Amino acid sequence: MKSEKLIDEKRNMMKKLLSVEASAGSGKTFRLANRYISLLNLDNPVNIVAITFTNKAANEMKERIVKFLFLLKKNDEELDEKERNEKNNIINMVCNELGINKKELLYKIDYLIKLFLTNDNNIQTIDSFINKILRKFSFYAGIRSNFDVGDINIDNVFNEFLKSLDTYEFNKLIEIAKKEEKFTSLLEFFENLYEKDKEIKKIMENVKWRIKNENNVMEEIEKIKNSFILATAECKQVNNFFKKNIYEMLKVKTIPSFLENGSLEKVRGFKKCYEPWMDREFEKLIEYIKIYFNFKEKIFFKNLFYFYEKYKNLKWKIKNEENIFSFKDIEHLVYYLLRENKIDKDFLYFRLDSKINHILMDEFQDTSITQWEIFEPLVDEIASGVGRSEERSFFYVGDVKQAIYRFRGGNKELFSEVANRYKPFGLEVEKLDTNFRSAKNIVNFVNEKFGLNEKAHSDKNGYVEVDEIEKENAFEKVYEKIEFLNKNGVKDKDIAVLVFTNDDILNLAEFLENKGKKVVTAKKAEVKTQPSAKAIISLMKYLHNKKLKIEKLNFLSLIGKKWNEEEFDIKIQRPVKMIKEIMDKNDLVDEASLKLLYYSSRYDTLEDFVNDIENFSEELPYKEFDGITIITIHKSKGLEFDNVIVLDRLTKEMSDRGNILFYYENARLKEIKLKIPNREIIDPEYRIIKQNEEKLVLEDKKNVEYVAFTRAKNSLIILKRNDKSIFLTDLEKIQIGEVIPSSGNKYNVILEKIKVKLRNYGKQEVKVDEEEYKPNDYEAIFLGNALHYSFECEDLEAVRNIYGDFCNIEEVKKLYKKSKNKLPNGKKEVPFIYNKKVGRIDLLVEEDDGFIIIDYKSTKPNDIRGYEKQVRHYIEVVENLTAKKAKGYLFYIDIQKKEKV
Ligand SMILES: Nc1ncnc2c1ncn2[C@@H]1O[C@H](COP(=O)(O)OP(=O)(O)OP(=O)(O)O)[C@@H](O)[C@H]1O
Repeated sequence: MKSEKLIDEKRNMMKKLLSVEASAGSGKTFRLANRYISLLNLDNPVNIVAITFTNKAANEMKERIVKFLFLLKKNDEELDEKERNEKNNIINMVCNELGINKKELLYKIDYLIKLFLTNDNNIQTIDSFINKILRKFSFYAGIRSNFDVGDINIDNVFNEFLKSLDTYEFNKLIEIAKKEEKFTSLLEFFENLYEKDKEIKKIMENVKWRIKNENNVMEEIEKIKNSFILATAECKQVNNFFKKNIYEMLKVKTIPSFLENGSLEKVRGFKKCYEPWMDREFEKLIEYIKIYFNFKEKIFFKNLFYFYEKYKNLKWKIKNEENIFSFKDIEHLVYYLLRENKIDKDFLYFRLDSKINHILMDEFQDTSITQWEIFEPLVDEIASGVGRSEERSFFYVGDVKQAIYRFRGGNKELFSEVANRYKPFGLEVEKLDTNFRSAKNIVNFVNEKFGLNEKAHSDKNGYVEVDEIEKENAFEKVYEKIEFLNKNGVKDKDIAVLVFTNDDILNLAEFLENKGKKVVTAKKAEVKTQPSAKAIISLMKYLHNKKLKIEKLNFLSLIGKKWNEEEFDIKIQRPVKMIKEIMDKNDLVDEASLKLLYYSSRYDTLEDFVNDIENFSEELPYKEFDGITIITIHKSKGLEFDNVIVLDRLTKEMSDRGNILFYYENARLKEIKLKIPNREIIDPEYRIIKQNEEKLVLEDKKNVEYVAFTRAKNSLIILKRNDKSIFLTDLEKIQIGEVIPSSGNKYNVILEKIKVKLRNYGKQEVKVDEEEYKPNDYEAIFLGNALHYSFECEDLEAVRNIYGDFCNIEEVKKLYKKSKNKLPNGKKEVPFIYNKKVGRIDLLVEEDDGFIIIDYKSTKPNDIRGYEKQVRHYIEVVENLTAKKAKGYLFYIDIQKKEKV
């Protein structure tokens, strides 16, 4: 598995421990992809673990790496200016890192492409990485390896839990639940604790549980209050104050005013009845209230943890019985496996079938402490260089200004904590200061609003607008802005509306659809939810477990057929083979089913496939749907769009229902405190913790805004509510610059569209006017795709790796070799957008007096009218877009014949 050593170790300048902290759009992910290419020069892809936050990001990372590799492979003449610029930047970064020159790098590029495409890679989400570890070591964690990933029904667990309590316990629980004003949901509370289970355990170990009798403290308080009531009979207002209960007392100014002045003499209402002894007694009273709250807190925690432990154990029991574990559970299990030395690290590598030589982590600011602690021993080992002689490295990138997942355990403090931890081992933090994403006006706007000083790389000015809306006309306004962009030459496909909640997505989507607009949302784009894929999954589930009649019905209703034993008699074998058969027999071939088919090839058994299918969250690229993207800001992190409309929050914000404050210091949980109204007035320690929490809540909100505003490349339009806006940024109405029209009408080679590996099956031979040309024999599609890909990458091993499972590669090889000599040199796979449709020309040759278009077809059918229509369409497109003459040909690969259209 070890790759050939390609780099002279003495010249290799690669920093073994490196982090990049930089603002949005400054090229962190770009840098990570470059670093990956540097590492490909040193190691096999299976030993390079690249961690992303979402599946979408993992897929994009793979695509980016492939895109970069092909950029390096292409001649400069084949690239436009932007691509040439990117190519040079990649070369510089990689060469600097490895201490090699451009020639040396480019000389190896075919090898690197092959290396990447012919080996499994470990580019994945943090959840799937951790899940993979648990699957291999489930025995050591005491669970079965075929566990499902998912959530069990929490309400049922809670009912079971309540049933398990005896009368005393039950009453105690009710008492606690009633006592706490904000204690709205025990269940929520337990779940919240579970997130931080092991950290809380540590804190609880240090709590001294001996609790004095709370009644004694209350008695002391009453005594002092009574002495004041007697002594202040003359001062009505003050006298009333001492008749209140302690919670009421804290609602008025008396205590704060005393604390500020140091004496009751200056406190309002005391003038007439003040006596010097009062100050000391009042101080005592405050101290007792504080002690009372502390008691209350301890009792609360003590009881609660008793119940929580009970709840947790019961939940684990049910989870084990049902064999279902959530990602959080998986994290906990892996944490204990790795941190409590239940498995040896060498054993870990052995079982994982790969050595983790290099770790790259994207969006590090959103990593949780548990997640980091799973990686920590691995990184420690890399840092200390113990145990292995090979080159090993750790690299992470992030931006603390974009930390928006605190509610899920994300801890931005980790960024600098980790940097500090490895500084003694030579870790360096690199900063980037140029924004490569956004047009100048957008960069300037963001700089001003967030106090930054980023440089804009773009030479375009772009457009920024802030407008005010009312909640009632919000959608109307969004529509108005879309029309405005349209009028300025922007296509719907190039517009994204960023919203705060999933409800806003649903409502806005419905509104725009009623206006006749097409929209793309996550739900719509998910492969799993496309009818073909949904039908196949249902049938697979049914075949796995024939008791699931509902799945059979789902399948039948989706394909609109009656049950026919023969058709559904699918032999249980490798999932990929089964799916192929289902597709075949039921005519279920489209982009979604092909992606599912490819995805299934990673599973050896039906059981594994069915158990894991919930994790298959791949989406069809939004770009492939014609319409306006509507996405939540949280989901838009890491993405970029040409034109962005940010819509203020329309649904009400959830009030903070948690009744515990968690206080972190240097990324470690230091304290937990029970929220009691106004406790901060008398308890300075509590005050610090509360203020800290408030500060973090504001920061979270500000970060969400920062993420939203920095997604835009060309235009940014912010719609702010004039009543209850959620924006903290100071936003006055403005309109700066000009809208940049969509670039679809330009003759433009978009390398981004190179589709390999995971995305390849989306590529139909024909995109334009799909209805007419769509082949429905997937073998032919794969053969066609494999041939296309052969021409594109000219690496038959890579083709075998990708298509080997799906079509006869020997046939592909033969045809490819025969055809290659008969075709002229030109630009391959040229995508274009014309009349709102995406198309792709197989081969485009530029000559002095015009263009030659060649479209390959695997075989020549009897009726070629459809093919001819397609080529004539290409001729029209090219002539219109370039204002030059074009000639079109069909090339039939099987008979090696080129025919003029
Ligand atoms: N050095 C570079 N040369 C050319 N283009 C670049 C360079 N760095 C970044 N880009 C381009 O700028 C855009 C933003 O880059 P990238 O997505 O890597 O930024 P980021 O820092 O990861 O952003 P975010 O924090 O928002 O995720 C991308 O389109 C990328 O291709």
